[in-house]
Amino acid sequence: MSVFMHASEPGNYLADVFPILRRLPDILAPWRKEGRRMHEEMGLWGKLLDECSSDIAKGIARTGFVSDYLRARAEAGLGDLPGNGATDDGVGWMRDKFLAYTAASVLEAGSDSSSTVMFSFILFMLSNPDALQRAREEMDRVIGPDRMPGWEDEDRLPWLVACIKETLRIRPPFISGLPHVAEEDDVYNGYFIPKGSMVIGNVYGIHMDPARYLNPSMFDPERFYNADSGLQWNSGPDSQNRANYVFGWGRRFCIGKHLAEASVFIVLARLVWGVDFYAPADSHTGMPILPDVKDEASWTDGLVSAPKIFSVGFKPQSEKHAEVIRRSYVDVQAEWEAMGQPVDVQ
Ligand code: HEM
Repeated sequence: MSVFMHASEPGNYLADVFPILRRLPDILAPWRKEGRRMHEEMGLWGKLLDECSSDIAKGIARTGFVSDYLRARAEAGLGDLPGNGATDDGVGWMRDKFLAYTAASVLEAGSDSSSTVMFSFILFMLSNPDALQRAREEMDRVIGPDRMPGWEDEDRLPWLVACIKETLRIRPPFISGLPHVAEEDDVYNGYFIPKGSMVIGNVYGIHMDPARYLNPSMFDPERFYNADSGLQWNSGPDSQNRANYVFGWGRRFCIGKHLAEASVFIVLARLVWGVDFYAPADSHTGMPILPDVKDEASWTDGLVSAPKIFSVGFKPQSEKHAEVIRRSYVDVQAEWEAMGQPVDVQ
């Protein structure tokens, strides 16, 4: 994953900017070596596919995209289908490698991106204790200690939602957007873009536009706080009117956007509800030890930019909260079991 993230960061190689360099032999083209290593790393996905196949062969019940697909393919008489690409029988069954990469692309596109938002949220909230305090008060008032928040509570937690939106705005996970290629000559704002050019939308630049966001470098959830209106995450395909641009725009807009927003919301709502997270205090000054969010050195390089590792303490909000968390952990084991996953408790 780390090689993939490095290899796919726009502008990492001179050959991104000067296409003529792509003709250099292997020895002078380190990016090609890294590209190959990336595919070796992707071998992991082939292994996971093999595990699914062998579980099916042993009669172990598994559900999920890959297992369901393999079963359907076998029913069509194509149990064994090595190689890449798709069949040309009019159906277009994915061969093994294509299937493994398709499943992997969903997992890879959705995992680091979503977890980065969670890490960034914790860092920004700890760096802005008033915003965190307000989110906790809202949570206590709206939900209380006897149950966890659910998706249906979203409209009633406008401050939390505003804090998440502000985290997405101030530190988009794909900070420079994803590279695209112009399929034909184009002109934009008087600039000629020849066919084949790499085009990168500067997400961070858009989010730092003072005409769109007042005092853009300030973490200010207030800009998204509107307790009275129906809460829209506002990141849909209307490219002119959105809270943020973290999911891209146009034809290649993130297909996981709804899942991403829902999972980021539920994880962070439950975190704020049940967990008192805090920065450790400096033994001399008593001040919290936190990386400076405005210092680029506090963030990782790569396609996805996350906070570098920082220390955080976690404890339950109360014994009552802890009990609800324990119960829910036990309940979820049944779902894991149904998915064919190992369980921790009986
Ligand atoms: C906070 C989390 C996420 C962020 C910030 C994010 C962001 C993005 C961005 C910027 C793009 C490229 C858009 C473009 O090319 O203009 C993208 C594409 C994509 N995303 Fe996400 N994403 C997230 C979560 C997810 C999840 C959870 C999934 C799947 C379960 C997912 C699946 C994909 C896929 C498959 C593409 C490629 C779409 C295409 O090229 O047509 N993403 N995402």
